[in-house]
Amino acid sequence: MAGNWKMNLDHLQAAHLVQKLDWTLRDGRHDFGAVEVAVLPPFTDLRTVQTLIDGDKLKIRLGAQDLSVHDSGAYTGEVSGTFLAKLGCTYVVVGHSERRQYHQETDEVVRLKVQAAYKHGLTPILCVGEALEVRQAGEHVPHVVAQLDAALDGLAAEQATSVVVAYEPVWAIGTGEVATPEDAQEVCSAIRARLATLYDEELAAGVRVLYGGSVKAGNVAAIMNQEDVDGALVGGASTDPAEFASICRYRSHLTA
Ligand SMILES: O=C(CO)COP(=O)(O)O
Repeated sequence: MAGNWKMNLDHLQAAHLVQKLDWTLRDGRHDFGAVEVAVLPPFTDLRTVQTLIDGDKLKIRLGAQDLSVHDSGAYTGEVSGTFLAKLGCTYVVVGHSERRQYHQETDEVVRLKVQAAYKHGLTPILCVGEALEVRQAGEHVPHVVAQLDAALDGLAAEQATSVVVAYEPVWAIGTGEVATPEDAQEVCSAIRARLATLYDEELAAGVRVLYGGSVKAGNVAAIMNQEDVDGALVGGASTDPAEFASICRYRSHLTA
């Protein structure tokens, strides 16, 4: 269960949220042994959140929302995967539709970012998903599969085995328009099938496939009940610690 804060919460608000989230998760009534919780704050919050996670031994993992394709050098405004790894990041989001849309990130840039993530020991959370027109044209599955193929092109199985793929239909992001559980299952199962073709069945079965797009405590159960949905990439609702804890808690019920 990963919370993508997007461009919300400064480092002081981040400290507050993470402490409250940890406190809410450790209510003593739920077993979180089988659920991994990650937060993906803005770059400027990473150090603060890392300090809290390390200092207070929080069970929350840390990730960033983007990284540079370059290692270092004259790239003003860019952030290297080396720096993120040093800050204790486990994950980095790659190819979010907001980066593709507002920063003209092409499939090739996304591929290079996946490579850069692995180079620096980070696990990419690779986002794929179709715009509304593509879905209306019935082309969503081939569109997502093509994004997956492009992003993983040339990636060895040893690396692909740990990739996290997040299916986020663009029309469901921040709109309140959540995909139906069947919509999510259709595309998440197509992602897994494609991974089996690109690599093998065992690798595909082990890859974590997330759904993202207007996930809330009230709709997470129906989505998570789908066979090929392993978790959620949560935007807006992850900036509310009680709501995000409820979303994470859903998974804990399954194992309790
Ligand atoms: O883009 C998302 C997560 O990366 C989803 O955002 P919302 O949950 O706000 O729709």
